[in-house]
Amino acid sequence: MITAGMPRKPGQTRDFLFDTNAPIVARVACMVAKRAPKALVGIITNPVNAVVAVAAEAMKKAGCYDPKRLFGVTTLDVVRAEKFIGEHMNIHPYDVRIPVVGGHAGTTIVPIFSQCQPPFEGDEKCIASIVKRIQTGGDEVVKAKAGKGSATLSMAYAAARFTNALMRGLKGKACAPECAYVQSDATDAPFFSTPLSFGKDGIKKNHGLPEMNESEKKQVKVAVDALKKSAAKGVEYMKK
Ligand SMILES: NC(=O)C1=CN([C@@H]2O[C@H](COP(=O)(O)OP(=O)(O)OC[C@H]3O[C@@H](n4cnc5c(N)ncnc54)[C@H](O)[C@@H]3O)[C@@H](O)[C@H]2O)C=CC1
Ligand SMILES: O=C([O-])CC(=O)C(=O)O
Repeated sequence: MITAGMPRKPGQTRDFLFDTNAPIVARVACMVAKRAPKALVGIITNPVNAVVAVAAEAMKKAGCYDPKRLFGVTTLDVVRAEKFIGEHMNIHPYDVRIPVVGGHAGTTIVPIFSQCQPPFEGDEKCIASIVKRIQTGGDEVVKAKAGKGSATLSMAYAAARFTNALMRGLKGKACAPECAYVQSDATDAPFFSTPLSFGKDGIKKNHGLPEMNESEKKQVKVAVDALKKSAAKGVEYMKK
């Protein structure tokens, strides 16, 4: 799990961190390629949407890139979705399952409410306000910490949850699918988060895009356009 790099400050976007964090992720990815080329690599460092492409390019250069083993960690978006939906429906977050697809910044974060289990109870207006809260959950924490960093405890929980899912896969044990930002042909974006199952070699099955309603399809389109640009930025950086 790569967490090295700067967190953002109030008013900064995650993308603002690219110039500082892209070289850090590239360097760590090169070290992984040298010392543990078969590792399953999760990237927590922001901006996830772009630095996953940086890591992929660094590993390609080192001759050990395996798209089944590289993950941008987007679990915190799922954790937030479960928490806010749980609060709204007055049930425990553990009892909520919802796929959150796309990427890990603003409108690239697309919670698929139509596939929520148990089925979401609330109108369009209510869905829109919870979607907004999920998409801006990181900003909310950054603002509250007032210059002292971003989400840490909730991220630790999300990282542990995602790592446990990977490790169950390594042991050949079953686990509910988890979403992560991986190389994908689910959309036109080179990297995209969808539900995944894990096995001994990393991704065992990419479940692809869930069924979506028209509003969710529109949100995915917006995300895809932005994610194409983020991935291109990462690839471009590694050409320099
Ligand atoms: N994917 C996600 O959902 C989330 C991502 N993040 C991101 O995780 C990253 C880390 O955040 P925090 O742990 O809160 O920051 P932090 O400032 O507490 O810790 C960052 C660590 O990176 C290390 N570091 C800095 N430059 C380095 C370098 N060149 N080589 C190796 N290590 C280096 C520092 O020594 C420090 O230990 C940030 O980019 C943040 O935006 C944070 C929360 C959620
Ligand atoms: O918002 C940030 O800078 C940290 C992060 O990715 C999150 O909390 O989702």
